[in-house]
Amino acid sequence: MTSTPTPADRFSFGLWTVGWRGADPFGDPTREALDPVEAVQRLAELGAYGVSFHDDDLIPFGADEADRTHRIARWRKALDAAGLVVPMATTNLFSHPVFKDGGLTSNDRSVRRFALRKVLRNLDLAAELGAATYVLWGGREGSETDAGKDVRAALERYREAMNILTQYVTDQHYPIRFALEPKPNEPRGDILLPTIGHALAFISSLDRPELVGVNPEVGHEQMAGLNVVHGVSQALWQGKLFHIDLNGQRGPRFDQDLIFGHGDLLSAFFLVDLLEHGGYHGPRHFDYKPLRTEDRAGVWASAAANMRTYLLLRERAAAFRADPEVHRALETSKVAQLSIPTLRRGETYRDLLADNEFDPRAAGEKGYGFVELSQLALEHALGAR
Ligand SMILES: C[C@H](O)C[C@](C)(O)CO
Ligand SMILES: [Mg+2]
Ligand SMILES: [Mn+2]
Repeated sequence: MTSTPTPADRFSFGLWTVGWRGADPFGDPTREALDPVEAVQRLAELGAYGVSFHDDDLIPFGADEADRTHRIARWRKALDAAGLVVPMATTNLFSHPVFKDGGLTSNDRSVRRFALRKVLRNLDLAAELGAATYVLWGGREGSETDAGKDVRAALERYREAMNILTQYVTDQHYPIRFALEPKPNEPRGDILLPTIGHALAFISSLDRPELVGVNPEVGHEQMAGLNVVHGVSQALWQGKLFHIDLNGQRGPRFDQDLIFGHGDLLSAFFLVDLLEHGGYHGPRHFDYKPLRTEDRAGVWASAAANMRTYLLLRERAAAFRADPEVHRALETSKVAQLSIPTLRRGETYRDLLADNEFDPRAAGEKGYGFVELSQLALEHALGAR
């Protein structure tokens, strides 16, 4: 019987997920606005452990100081009463028209300065609420025509911004690290830092790269036609998986932000297996949209579905790892052998060059048994074993 979610599972949700009103490019909202206090109460009841937010999810853009203070105090009270934490915060640099050519990489310098001020301001609130991770999703950082954006200059401005932000948290002694969230396109025709690989390369150019990692989103890598398990594996291998956005996507198309597992289920199974055994100890954060077709009851059902699917897959991945038949199939496929260095202890490339034992024809005839291993994984994912 699948356990119900508890705070120990570290499930967290963006306020903007359960709060999504259902407006899309072709239709009006189908739901009323959700009070951030109600979101906290309901998510806690469902077993979540945390909530993340954009500044504008909590404080309407342009709100005066008194209103801002009131809304923050009210939300903090609800968080404390519900026992929820705030593991992550971020900035909305994409909704207001001022950001229509981006925030940190807008061609307009005054917009870039405004965007940086907006991030710096919300970093103070993030620190006040105890967020350990600050995400930057550059949804508007990009272009629709190559004529209008000097990408080298844009990356230099992005770099300048990240260096200012990491300088700020260092000077303020905030225990905050940054996580860049890649996405290939939408809303911009092409978004800068479109995949995990681009983001990892960019991070290496920064003054304080140790303070910057990635926040991969399942569907964003899949929109680029990439294997999200491979991307998250590289982020882990480079010590840069600071946070993760879990959701579903059905191949390269608009960003569906489906419930986790409701897109490529087999990929979700292997991703849970990786997260549970690959050394990631951060929040299991859902960044998804409750289908526009749903009413408020459907919204809460969707939040519960994310967590239940994760728990089901976690159980099935554990069963896969415990299955003696899987152990044999992994042995046949030499999966563990990949973790053995190619050179033997004490060898150098000279020994390698002197080694003429290898028979490529015989080696070429051997099968790896991946079919049987993959079928075992599928049967565990289906709960058929
Ligand atoms: C953190 C980020 O801004 C969240 C979005 C908007 O859903 C993009 O995935
Ligand atoms: Mg996201
Ligand atoms: Mn998304």
